[in-house]
This record gives sequence, structure tokens and C-alpha cells, in this order.
Amino acid sequence: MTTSTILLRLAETIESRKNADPSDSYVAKLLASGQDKILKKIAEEAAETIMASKDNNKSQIIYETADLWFHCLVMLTHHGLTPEDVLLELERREGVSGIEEKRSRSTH
Ligand SMILES: N=c1c2ncn([C@@H]3O[C@H](COP(=O)(O)OP(=O)(O)OP(=O)(O)O)[C@@H](O)[C@H]3O)c2ncn1[C@@H]1O[C@H](COP(=O)(O)O)[C@@H](O)[C@H]1O
Repeated sequence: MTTSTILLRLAETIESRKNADPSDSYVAKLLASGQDKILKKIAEEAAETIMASKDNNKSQIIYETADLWFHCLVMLTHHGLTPEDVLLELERREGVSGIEEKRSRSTH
């Protein structure tokens, strides 16, 4: 399974929790709590990711980055956005990166 497939499937699960009972689902509870709570979680997970990186702890970096990405997906869902919107932006940047521009200039 590709990385983007995993992100898109998780985003669909998160979207489906918009109408779920907050007592049954962490995502439903977080979405119902509103944007400030979602942003607080992103800040916490970003700080934990930074600490894992400073510790050079690779397994912890993976764990905390997963938490961070997950909470960013919840934030995107809150705004009606999807991981595809972000992946498309990254794909667009591939076409405008300085290295690519220099490469294409040097071959012409
Ligand atoms: N990927 C995740 C995921 N990553 C982290 N978390 C939750 O995020 C929280 C992390 O925050 P903390 O470690 O600070 O834990 P906490 O103290 O309980 O959180 P707070 O009370 O501070 O909000 C934990 O409760 C984790 O369970 C996740 N919860 C859900 N998912 C995915 O979302 C799907 C839907 O989840 P539910 O809505 O719970 O069914 C699941 O099937 C998973 O695929």
C-alpha cells in the first residue's frame, strides 16, 4: 500500500467520525471539541516530535511524527480539506523547485 493511500484512507475514517458519538471515538470527541483543542494537540505533538529528534531516538521520532501527522489530518478535516490537497501542493512544488529549474536550465 502506498503512503498516500494510507493517508487518504485514514482521512476517510476521520471524516466518517464527524457524525459519530464522541463517547465512542477519540476523533469524534476531538472534532466536537473544536479548533482550539485540535491546534493544542498539534502543538503538543510537534513539541514531542522535536524532543524525540533532539534525543536522536528514531523509534520515538516515528511514533511522535505519526501522532503529529494524525492530528494534522484531523485539523484538515475540520477545515473540509484532505491530504490530497496537501499532496497536490507538494507535487506542484516538485515542478517549481530550484534544483529542478537549474537542472532544466543547464540542459537547454
Ligand atoms: N491514528 C490515530 C491516532 N493517533 C493517536 N491517537 C490518539 O491521540 C491521542 C494522543 O494524545 P495523548 O498521547 O496526548 O493522549 P491523551 O492524553 O489521551 O489525549 P488528550 O486527553 O490530551 O486529548 C491518544 O488518545 C491516541 O489514542 C489516535 N487516535 C486514532 N487514530 C486513528 O483514527 C482512527 C479512528 O479513531 P477513533 O475515532 O478513536 O475510532 C483509528 O482507527 C486510528 O486509525
